[in-house]
Amino acid sequence: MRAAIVGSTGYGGVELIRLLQAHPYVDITSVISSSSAGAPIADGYPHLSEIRTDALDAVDVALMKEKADVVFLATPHGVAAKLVPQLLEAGLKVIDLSGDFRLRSAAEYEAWYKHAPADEAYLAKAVYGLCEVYGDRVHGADFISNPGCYPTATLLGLIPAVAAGWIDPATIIVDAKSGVSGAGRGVSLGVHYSEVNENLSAYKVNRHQHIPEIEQTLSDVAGSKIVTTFTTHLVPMTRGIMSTIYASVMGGAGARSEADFIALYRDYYKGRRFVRIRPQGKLPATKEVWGSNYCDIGLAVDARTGRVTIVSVIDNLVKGAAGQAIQNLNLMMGWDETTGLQFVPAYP
Ligand SMILES: NC(=O)C1=CN([C@@H]2O[C@H](COP(=O)(O)OP(=O)(O)OC[C@H]3O[C@@H](n4cnc5c(N)ncnc54)[C@H](OP(=O)(O)O)[C@@H]3O)[C@@H](O)[C@H]2O)C=CC1
Ligand SMILES: CC(=O)N[C@@H](CCC(=O)OP(=O)(O)O)C(=O)O
Repeated sequence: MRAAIVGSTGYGGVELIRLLQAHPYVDITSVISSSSAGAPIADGYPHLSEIRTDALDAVDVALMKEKADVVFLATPHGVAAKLVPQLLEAGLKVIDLSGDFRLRSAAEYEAWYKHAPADEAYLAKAVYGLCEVYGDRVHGADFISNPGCYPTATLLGLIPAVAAGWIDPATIIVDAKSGVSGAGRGVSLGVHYSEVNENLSAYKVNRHQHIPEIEQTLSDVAGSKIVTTFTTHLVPMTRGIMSTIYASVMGGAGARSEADFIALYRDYYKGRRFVRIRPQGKLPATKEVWGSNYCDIGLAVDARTGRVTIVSVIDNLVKGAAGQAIQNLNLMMGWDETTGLQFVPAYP
């Protein structure tokens, strides 16, 4: 299958290149840039020297139609909203890594993202590609909206307990942390080395664009409206997301033990190769999934407070972006979902 990558000069795009290079059924036939067409991609990314010798193509739908079967969009919010209708009309399959098609409501998108929303007819065509939960819908689809990085870690950590009714949804609090590559390659004061190094800061409190995405999916799973407190923090590391989640156990801690929760999660994710549930007494760390498509989850129940603590970790650029996008392609095409993604996390 031939793949084109729009936004190939960004962190999400260049991670797609790294992973797709090793995919047995995919050839990258076009790497695309809106600002540097004609330049060799290795100019901006010397680690690709002698691996990708091709020059960047311009953003041109007719050219994509000629050169590719599937287009990955790793572009800033607002770009896919305009491009996707043209790509779908051209008969291309599309996987969008941005937030443009994740929310079903155009008004909610506008309120949280501060961009003009996509046409509602196309919003309705998007399949939300949280693979372990909606894999059946992805199978055979032509257009996938890849979940956000924080929502991937947070939703995979919460959904089994919410679906089973084991936690009180009104008490959910999510304390999330990300490495700096989550902000993309663009330079700004907030990601400047001396602002981030030896520092830990909360940001976008009560206004993060991933709040409605998390609430939309949790509400679908619960069958009733759920709102959450979700706070993001910037951590001085390159890759990795940790969502630490707190919620009250229905009926109190005596109602469900830690072993019960672990068994529930293992059962929910049975047969899913990219979610690993830690044994009792063990919690995952971001380094344990670094560079891989795994989401690792650990659970602890506090008998004193009656609350469960859920720790969920991913690599933001892999399971949080390019890896899950490829997992979605595998599911769309009916290939084994692990195709091209079977690598071990880089450690240490
Ligand atoms: N970084 C992460 O961990 C994650 C990112 N995402 C999402 O993936 C998308 C890409 O993020 P990321 O790679 O980090 O961002 P970057 O800023 O690193 O890269 C975005 C790229 O988009 C290209 N671009 C900018 N404007 C346009 C345009 N008008 N048309 C076409 N291409 C354009 C730019 O390249 P050029 O100028 O060469 O065209 C740029 O390199 C975003 O929507 C982000 O929210 C999702 C999950 C995780
Ligand atoms: C560290 C950092 O700034 N992270 C970004 C993650 C956004 C992202 O990756 O984009 P999506 O909305 O497409 O998931 C943020 O918090 O906005």
